[in-house]
Amino acid sequence: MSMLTVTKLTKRFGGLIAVNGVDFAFPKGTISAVIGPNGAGKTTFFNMITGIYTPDDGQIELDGKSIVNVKPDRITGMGIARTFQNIRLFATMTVLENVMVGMHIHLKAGVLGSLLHLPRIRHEENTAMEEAYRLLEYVGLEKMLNEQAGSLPYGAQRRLEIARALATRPKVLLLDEPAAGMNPRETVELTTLIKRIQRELDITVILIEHDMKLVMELSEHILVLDYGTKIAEGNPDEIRNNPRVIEAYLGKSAAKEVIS
Ligand SMILES: Nc1ncnc2c1ncn2[C@@H]1O[C@H](COP(=O)(O)OP(=O)(O)OP(=O)(O)O)[C@@H](O)[C@H]1O
Repeated sequence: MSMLTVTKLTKRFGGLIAVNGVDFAFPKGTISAVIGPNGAGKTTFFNMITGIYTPDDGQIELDGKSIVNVKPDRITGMGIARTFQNIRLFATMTVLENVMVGMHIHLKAGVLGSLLHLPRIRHEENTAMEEAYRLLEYVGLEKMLNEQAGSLPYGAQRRLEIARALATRPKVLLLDEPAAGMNPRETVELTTLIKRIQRELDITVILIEHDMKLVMELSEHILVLDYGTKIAEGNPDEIRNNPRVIEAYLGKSAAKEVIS
């Protein structure tokens, strides 16, 4: 069963076709990767799924419902969360506050209710704080809950971004280059965390990643883009040995050497 399906998905910027008629189904409860050389259209693909860009053509369905022309915050509410290539935390807020921000989408209390300190709202805030704490424990940051987000080591900031995304209670988690800038130890910890999120929380994970070792270790399904077009799809073994993929990454002459 597919959790997220794109059909003939297309995005143009002037004369440039950044994503060109891409079809793909991301199966429920699995980890998939979207890979391809720089400028292949991966981030544009994520930006259409999260409603930041409206597709020029094609369809996107979350669990059978179209999400084209739906606003980004509504898409978050429907169950798609993401992290960004360049970490986007509230650097001067605490670790706990950053996760609470992710949670607000499910809170009923508006700003006025919070200011008036109504008992029902205080109860809701306490529950949210407990849930935020549990999420921080889940990603291993509970000891840092009162630190400023911007002061955390890089790997911890990435995990905090994941905790904030999980706070929106997603069905689908999109991770844009989660291992970028991480040292080998942090990458191993990240790999374990992503596997746990898929298995224990039953979340469909889709990642964009340049670290091929990580992609091959984590992903069951891989979509390969080149100049906006799908050039291959399959499991890690199929992708690793696919001549078009090798050529896209290494160029024609190098690909011939690798294959022969
Ligand atoms: N807002 C925009 N306006 C114009 N062109 C854009 C815009 N966003 C992306 N592009 C272009 O679309 C193409 C695909 O870009 P995109 O960022 O989606 O690629 P990518 O695969 O994510 O690349 P990278 O791996 O380097 O992050 C590129 O040629 C890029 O310059």
